[in-house]
Amino acid sequence: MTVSVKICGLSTEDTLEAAICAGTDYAGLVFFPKSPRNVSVDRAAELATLARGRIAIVALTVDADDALLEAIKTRVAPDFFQLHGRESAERVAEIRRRFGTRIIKAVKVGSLDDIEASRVFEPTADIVLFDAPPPRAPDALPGGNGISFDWTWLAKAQPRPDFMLSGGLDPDNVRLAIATSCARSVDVSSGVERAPGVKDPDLIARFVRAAKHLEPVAATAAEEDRHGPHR
Ligand SMILES: O=C(O)c1ccccc1NCC(=O)[C@H](O)[C@H](O)COP(=O)(O)O
Repeated sequence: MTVSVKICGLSTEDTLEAAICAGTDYAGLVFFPKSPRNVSVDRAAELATLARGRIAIVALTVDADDALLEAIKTRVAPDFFQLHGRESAERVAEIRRRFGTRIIKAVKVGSLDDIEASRVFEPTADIVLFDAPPPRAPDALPGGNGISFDWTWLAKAQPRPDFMLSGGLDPDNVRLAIATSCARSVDVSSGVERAPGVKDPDLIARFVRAAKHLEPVAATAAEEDRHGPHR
């Protein structure tokens, strides 16, 4: 089984290209002004031009109103909206109906009960993404905090199997996270950054290889003569 990978909070051409070349399946663009990963609609439209048809484009919003969703839909034309706020099941259904865009609904998991409660999103969300709750600090971001939750809860609760696992993943722990939770899709943000909001192409490549169980490619001497060193 191949695991799908989403890299969230991409904001430059270079790191988007690195994610695509590494074999990433979903590129997350964050529309949340307080985030170091925030992109404007204009910037996102530029990045989407590079990404379209090569990687699924995910527009992440937090309790967005219809005006923002409309602007993103028109200018960016994402493949998915990721709803990362307190959107109800009714609001998820309304957004899906009104905009005709597939939905990733983020659910914050502080206990096994939160996974049980997330079943309310299964009829309308195309993917339910399980993330850790943010820290209690007043200025904490709703996501991208590098915090994980107990992955065994997912194996116990057995949500719909196409869920996406998120929260505190990195190249070193993602294999264990997949093995423990039975996730078929994983999402990462700060675990592939060298500073808040600054994605690292090497960490992106390492994360994708680890999640998809791909080994680093060792070029033969003859190949290196012909094409130059691979790394
Ligand atoms: O990443 C952000 O800055 C962000 C801001 C506001 C809402 C959500 C945000 N990120 C959500 C994501 O999908 C992250 O990838 C997810 O929370 C995991 O982050 P991390 O633990 O840093 O890998």
